Amino acid sequence: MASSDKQTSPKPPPSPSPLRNSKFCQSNMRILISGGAGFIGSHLVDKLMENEKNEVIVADNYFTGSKDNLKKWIGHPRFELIRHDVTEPLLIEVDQIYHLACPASPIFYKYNPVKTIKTNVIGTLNMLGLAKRVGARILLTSTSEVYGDPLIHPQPESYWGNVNPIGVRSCYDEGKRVAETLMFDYHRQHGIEIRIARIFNTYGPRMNIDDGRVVSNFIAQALRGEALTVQKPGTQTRSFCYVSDMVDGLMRLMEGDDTGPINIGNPGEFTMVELAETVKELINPSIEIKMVENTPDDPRQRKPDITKAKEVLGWEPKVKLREGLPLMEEDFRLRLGVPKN
Ligand SMILES: NC(=O)c1ccc[n+]([C@@H]2O[C@H](COP(=O)([O-])OP(=O)(O)OC[C@H]3O[C@@H](n4cnc5c(N)ncnc54)[C@H](O)[C@@H]3O)[C@@H](O)[C@H]2O)c1
Ligand SMILES: O=c1ccn([C@@H]2O[C@H](COP(=O)(O)OP(=O)(O)O[C@H]3OC[C@@H](O)[C@H](O)[C@H]3O)[C@@H](O)[C@H]2O)c(=O)[nH]1
Repeated sequence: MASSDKQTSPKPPPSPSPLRNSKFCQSNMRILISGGAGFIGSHLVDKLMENEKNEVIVADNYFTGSKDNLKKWIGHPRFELIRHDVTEPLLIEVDQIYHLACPASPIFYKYNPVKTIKTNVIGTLNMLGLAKRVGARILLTSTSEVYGDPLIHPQPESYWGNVNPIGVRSCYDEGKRVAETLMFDYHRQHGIEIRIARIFNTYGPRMNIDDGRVVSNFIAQALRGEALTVQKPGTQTRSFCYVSDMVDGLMRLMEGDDTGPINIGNPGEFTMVELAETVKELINPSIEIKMVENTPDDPRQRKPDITKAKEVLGWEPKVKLREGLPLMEEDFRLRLGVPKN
């Protein structure tokens, strides 16, 4: 049962902590973003800070994120940055929590799998505990990886997935599945207001240059004059969402009435060979494409069914892959010091 329609809350939400009202100046909403120093989180900070009624607090341990992503906000009176690991409790007073903290690139989440699963399980428990204490609404950034190597295509939210529970990716995909379970248990048992986004592959400026994910790898390789590394067989597909569309979807979900889970992603589907050819054509036509070994349990196909996001959030992505790649190229050129000829 995936839809909120059937998930009625047996308890009213807890009453807000009185300390929540001690806001800065005219602000009326204090928002925590765990993992806000990362790629998606820092774009979300930019968007939320545009509203003068928001105070934003970021809690991040900088494992894959960086203060650099937030440098324009450091020192701003409506902004606070805390070095904090979500596997430890956090005692602050907030109205909303966007819970993003978790490494997202397979290379990084597999680097210390025990820490990844602790981040997903203990980290989400701590964020839910905070939401419960102060009566905050909480949004979890879950993932298309909860569908595993999907046997249904495209993937609707009602699909329960095909996940290897003992594989090398399970610290992340099973971790996120438990995080979703915890969200719904806190909702049913304690009346917490929850929102769950199932994010599909997202790309854009500010991704770590050596992040290891496919779009950042290909753009960095094309700019450095290195061959594009397509992992075999190259026919596996992904659907890539530009980061501004993603942030818009997350904020609509937070502000709306539906608990989710809701898929947020761009249904444009590409094989990895097609992606490499597009990057080659747009950025460096003289570059080679080479086939390299893949990693275990790599999903063979992935494409979101976004019917629910359209109906419930009035959301659909606007930026096509061919429009988003040049925007990311510009950012990577600046950071790598490779000017356009
Ligand atoms: N980008 C995508 O394609 C994608 C797809 C599906 C889901 N998501 C989810 O969206 C969220 C953000 O992804 P992203 O692409 O911005 O990744 P990212 O790695 O750039 O950002 C994650 C942030 O979380 C922080 N973090 C990690 N572990 C932490 C911990 N224990 N305590 C505190 N902070 C911690 C990192 O330092 C980083 O700033 C993640 O939850 C990820 O699972 C992303
Ligand atoms: O250099 C590369 C890197 C990756 N790939 C391929 O590109 C595809 C996508 O790989 P990525 O590492 O970018 O990301 P994945 O789709 O495997 O996982 C992502 O899924 C959704 C999110 O939760 C996470 O951001 C991430 O786990 C895979 O098929 C992979 O084999 C390449 O062909 N070449």
